[in-house]
Amino acid sequence: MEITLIKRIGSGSYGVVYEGIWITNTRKCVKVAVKCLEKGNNKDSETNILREIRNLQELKHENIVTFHGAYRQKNICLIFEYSDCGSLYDYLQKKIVRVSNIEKLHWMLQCANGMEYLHSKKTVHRDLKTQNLLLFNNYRTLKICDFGTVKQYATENTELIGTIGYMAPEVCTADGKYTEKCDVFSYGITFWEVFAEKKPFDELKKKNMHPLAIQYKISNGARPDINDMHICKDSDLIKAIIEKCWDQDPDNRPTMKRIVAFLGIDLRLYIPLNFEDIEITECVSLRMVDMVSAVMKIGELDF
Ligand SMILES: Nc1ncnc2c1ncn2[C@@H]1O[C@H](COP(=O)(O)OP(=O)(O)OP(=O)(O)O)[C@@H](O)[C@H]1O
Repeated sequence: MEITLIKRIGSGSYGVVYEGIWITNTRKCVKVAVKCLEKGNNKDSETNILREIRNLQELKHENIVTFHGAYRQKNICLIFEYSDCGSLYDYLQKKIVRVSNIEKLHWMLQCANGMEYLHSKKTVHRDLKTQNLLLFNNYRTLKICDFGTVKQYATENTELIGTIGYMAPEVCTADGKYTEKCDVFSYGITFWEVFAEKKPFDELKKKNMHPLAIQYKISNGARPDINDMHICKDSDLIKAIIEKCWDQDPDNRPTMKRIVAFLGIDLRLYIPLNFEDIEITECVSLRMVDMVSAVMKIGELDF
């Protein structure tokens, strides 16, 4: 594989990500992201990256970042399609473009779509957060990345894995048994973050509270303030769904399939609109969203 690394983009817990150029067998130049395991990283990291490769080979979906392959050159390197808009986390930090609520809802639908696919493959992500959601196509397309934590959930899950603030209470309890519903919890927190444009539990972090103390509070029911979300006042149903997603009891959380059905039906109402019209029509659309959803709720979609 002919790859030239151009510049460093950033780093994660077990490696560095570079922007690179991949010259394909047909001599085409493709911009890629190359994730390399750092020298001096331990055996666990190598196990994780090998696990990520195995997981990625199985996963092909429009809302999951495309994996082109891997090579070893001193270190193991993974090649992915390149996201020129960065992550959802980067967007929320810099906000260099204006994104309407409708476009944000579309992001959350795409995220749920990718997660539903993952769950249909009987796998659980375990580290869903804004850093692991990449944006493409002028901020319109969202794809899930970072599959080092992905695992089949046919077996009993007990590993303590994830990110403080996004981790479901059951992941950190004594027996630590959890299912794919831990991703639904993280999805709820991520949804809130996108609309509140704040980092979850940031006020506690700013008070220098220990991360484990923050997680302890979450395990005892602490949640972000739902009213921090900048969403049309009438969109109580959207808020109700988020609250269901981060319910203490995993069984009360909706499946990703239900979330896709809910948001998908709503979004069909306003996707045909021009994006230029959205600023004016957004509130009206969201009210329509609630009406339609309320009707659906009475019927098949019972959250
Ligand atoms: N395909 C990609 N295209 C462009 N940037 C990427 C791509 N994949 C990752 N990045 C960026 O590289 C940086 C590091 O990503 P990485 O997935 O290694 O770590 P992380 O998710 O930030 O942290 P951790 O793995 O510890 O949870 C992030 O800024 C991320 O947005």
